Amino acid sequence: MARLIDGKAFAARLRTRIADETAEFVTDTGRRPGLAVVLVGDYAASQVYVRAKQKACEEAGMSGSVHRLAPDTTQAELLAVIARLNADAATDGILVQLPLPDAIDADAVIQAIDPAKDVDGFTTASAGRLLIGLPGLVACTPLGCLMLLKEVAGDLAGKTAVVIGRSDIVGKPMALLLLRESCTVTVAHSRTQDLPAVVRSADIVVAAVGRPEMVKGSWLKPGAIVIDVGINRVPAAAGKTRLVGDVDFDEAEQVAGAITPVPGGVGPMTIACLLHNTLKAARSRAGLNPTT
Ligand SMILES: Nc1nc2c(c(=O)[nH]1)N[C@@H](CN(C=O)c1ccc(C(=O)N[C@@H](CCC(=O)O)C(=O)O)cc1)CN2
Ligand SMILES: [Mg+2]
Repeated sequence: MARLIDGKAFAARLRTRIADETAEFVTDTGRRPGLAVVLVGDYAASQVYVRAKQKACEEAGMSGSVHRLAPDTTQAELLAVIARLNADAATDGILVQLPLPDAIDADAVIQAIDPAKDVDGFTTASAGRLLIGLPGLVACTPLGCLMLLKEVAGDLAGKTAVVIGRSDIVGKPMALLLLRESCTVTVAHSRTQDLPAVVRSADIVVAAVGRPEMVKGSWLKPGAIVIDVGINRVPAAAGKTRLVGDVDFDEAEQVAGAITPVPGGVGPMTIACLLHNTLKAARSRAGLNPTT
């Protein structure tokens, strides 16, 4: 049976460490790191995630503000909010909760964020720095996946890794992070031929496709480390729903060497890494060494 990678427990330890480092930052600078979260509309899941981010900030000793905007907010109004936050000295990190309403050009909004405050790591400046190996703010979900992988496997150099999914916010940055660790990386996607055979070649599998329980146990190399980024709500008994990942957990745990559960795996790491990035941005803006 696979070892369970407890992302919730790892995230809790990381958040405790960040709280200690935040206290040092406050002593050094006389101010708290500040995160501004911009939320447009009333998408139920986003409300939950944004509340969790604000609570996490407060628990870490940071200041977390939420800017709630109506569903019919215009692009110009949203850009004006971003411009104000870019200019605000007390704001170290800015994030726009996704998804945005269809009428808004999400890319234009994200690119308006000052890269020094881009704690989601989604701007072209942040993505470009990752691409060419410069230090910078890295997208929270792939960063959290990498931290879990290093915790379980230590040095990743020379391992074969398959990332399933090529999104700008998870798949692509994940592949670049694994490449930076000297893994041999394959990015698989909807047009990949014989996906099971590709996955079976991998020591490390990161599934980020958004398709419930798509990756089967028979696709895995025995002993592989499996990181499941999927968060899919599916129908369950008695008219209820339950959360499942992109990996068929019951099958995979019989074959894998280690595996993240859903919930309690990658999800909690996303918020812990947001705090990590906010402190990093604050330290950098205060002229301190960004890493402690
Ligand atoms: N601007 C951003 N928007 C979105 C991001 C992001 O990183 N930046 N990621 C997701 C949502 N998200 C954070 O924003 C997020 C999703 C899930 C979790 C999490 O802890 N999930 C739990 C299960 C929660 C549940 O019961 O529903 C888990 O996996 O254990 C945290 C953050 C999209 N938007
Ligand atoms: Mg794109």
